[in-house]
Amino acid sequence: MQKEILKVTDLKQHFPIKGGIFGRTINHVKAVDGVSFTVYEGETVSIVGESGCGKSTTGRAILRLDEPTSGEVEFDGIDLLSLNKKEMRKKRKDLQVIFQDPYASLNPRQTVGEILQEAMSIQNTVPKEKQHERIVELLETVGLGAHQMDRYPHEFSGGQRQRIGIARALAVEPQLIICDEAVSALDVSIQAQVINLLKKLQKEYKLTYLFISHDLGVVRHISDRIIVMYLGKIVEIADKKSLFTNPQHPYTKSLLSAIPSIHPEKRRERIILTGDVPSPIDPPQGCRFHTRCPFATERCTREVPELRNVVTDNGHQAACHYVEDIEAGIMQPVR
Ligand SMILES: Nc1ncnc2c1ncn2[C@@H]1O[C@H](COP(=O)(O)OP(=O)(O)OP(=O)(O)O)[C@@H](O)[C@H]1O
Repeated sequence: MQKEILKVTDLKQHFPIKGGIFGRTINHVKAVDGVSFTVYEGETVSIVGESGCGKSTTGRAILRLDEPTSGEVEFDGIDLLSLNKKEMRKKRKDLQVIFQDPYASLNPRQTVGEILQEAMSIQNTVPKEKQHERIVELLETVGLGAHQMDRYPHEFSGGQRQRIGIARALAVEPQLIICDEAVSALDVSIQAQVINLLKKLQKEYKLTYLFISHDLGVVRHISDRIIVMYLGKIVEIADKKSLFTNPQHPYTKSLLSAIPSIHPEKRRERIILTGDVPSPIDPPQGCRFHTRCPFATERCTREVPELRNVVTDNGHQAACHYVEDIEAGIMQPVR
């Protein structure tokens, strides 16, 4: 039985929109609107979806970088949202984050050695006399050398800087790392190297990753399971193989049909999305995807589809009223 390390229940993040001369709250951006999922120890779960669907907001809410509006976040049996500021700061040792642009989060006036030392000192993970040794070890672990300890962030390439970000996260010996578009800014070949490094570290340190990315190619390489988000809600969850070979939600099908298949004989029917993503300020009633879904019926405009088990009993879930009918070819795309 796998151990649950992170359990997110009905998480909501509604950002207020202020307006008028009194600066009152006139509306909300429903960036994340009732998201529930579980991450097991040692696995990599990815969150994918188009820009603005709420991926990063979900990650930030889990870490309480933005205080969530409501919901529950249980990490290793502890309710994170009930912790006070001091307790949460302590807990951050176990939950680290790596952002897309490590340069923005690395102090340009600190050497790499100082950056790593600071991380260890804040969280008190390594006694002072052992820190130098640990810095050398960390740099080697992430594929940099001890000789680079006295250099500054600007002296490194993008890929190397991301390695420094990874070393800093590792310095506090976390259990879970949230990788928010961590390889998105890198060239494809460098992306592959950093992904391989993350995989190697996962084995070595028994790490769990929550990997946030808009890039299905990247997600395919790293994930065990995948969560697909659309306009603040989860539309599908499945293990990687099931999702890529047997997507069930029309939105997932459309995302996947846009990427070239390595097996042309298995090429999927192309599902073209119509229109733009609606605003999360005033999302569509019923199924949020109905305004762009080629299968939508009148029912979809009024009934919110629950995330439910589909296909078999392997944990594959989708939130669409018509999964079975679409699969059976009873329903055809109408646009
Ligand atoms: N602090 C904030 N205040 C108001 N709205 C916000 C805030 N942060 C995010 N949003 C809005 O919430 C929605 C979700 O944003 P989020 O950054 O989570 O999306 P995303 O899926 O990570 O996309 P991207 O990869 O483009 O960042 C967007 O409409 C965004 O404009």
